[in-house]
Amino acid sequence: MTAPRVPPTVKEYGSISELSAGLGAYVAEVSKAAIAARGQFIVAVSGGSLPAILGEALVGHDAGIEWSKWHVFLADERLVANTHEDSNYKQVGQALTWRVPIAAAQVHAIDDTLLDDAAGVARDYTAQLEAVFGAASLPAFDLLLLGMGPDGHTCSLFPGHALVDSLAAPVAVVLDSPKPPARRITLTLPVLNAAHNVAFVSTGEQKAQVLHNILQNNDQSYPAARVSPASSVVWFLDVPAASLLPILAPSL
Ligand SMILES: O=C(O)[C@H](O)[C@@H](O)[C@H](O)[C@H](O)COP(=O)(O)O
Repeated sequence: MTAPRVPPTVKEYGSISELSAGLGAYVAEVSKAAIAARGQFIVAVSGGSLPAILGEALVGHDAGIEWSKWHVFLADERLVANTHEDSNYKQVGQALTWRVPIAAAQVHAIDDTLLDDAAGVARDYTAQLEAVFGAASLPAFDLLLLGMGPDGHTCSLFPGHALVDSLAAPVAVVLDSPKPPARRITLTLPVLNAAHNVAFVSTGEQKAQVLHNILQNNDQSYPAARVSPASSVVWFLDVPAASLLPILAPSL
């Protein structure tokens, strides 16, 4: 059992639009610092409700963001065509990347000509990571923007699944996701824990109990609780999601 190295920071907002504003300011600051330090900003984004919140956070409120220096990966992806409604690439595209001036080549989709070969998709995605990060060590993302399911899963790492403890590769195949669609690829825990910054965005009452178990009790049976990089993890919550946590000062 590994305890988080730095206690998480929890930010609670009175509405989704206030949360979006707070998230937008955070992403702008982290991207600026990464570009100043390393010349580019490499971010991975989950699916679910996050892309829409991120789009609200950044589209039209992006003064000063150097989009040309961004690389966007998917933290996990469903094995469907990139034009399919279930595709995280499409959801992130519709909400954000097709609406801001990021070069298409810097938004990293899966190779959807390989959908029958899940291992091939994972190999190709690993090669795309290596092309940006280099092959020598584990990818260290400047920022991971992650969601969390009501069962405590994050990316496509589900509670009780053997993959959560897999140390083998940066990208893994999931063929039995309990959340449909069943076939996916996902970044693995070693990559999540190598990131410079991690932010979770979690909203709605159905997340309240698991957030209590993770943030109050540090219950490591939830994959989201196992994300404990050297830097602090920041949780962006709305009031219903935070309803079982001690009362916090409202965030700006
Ligand atoms: O592709 C996916 O299914 C996701 O990446 C998944 O891990 C998601 O982030 C969580 O299930 C939270 O989703 P919600 O924010 O919609 O609850």
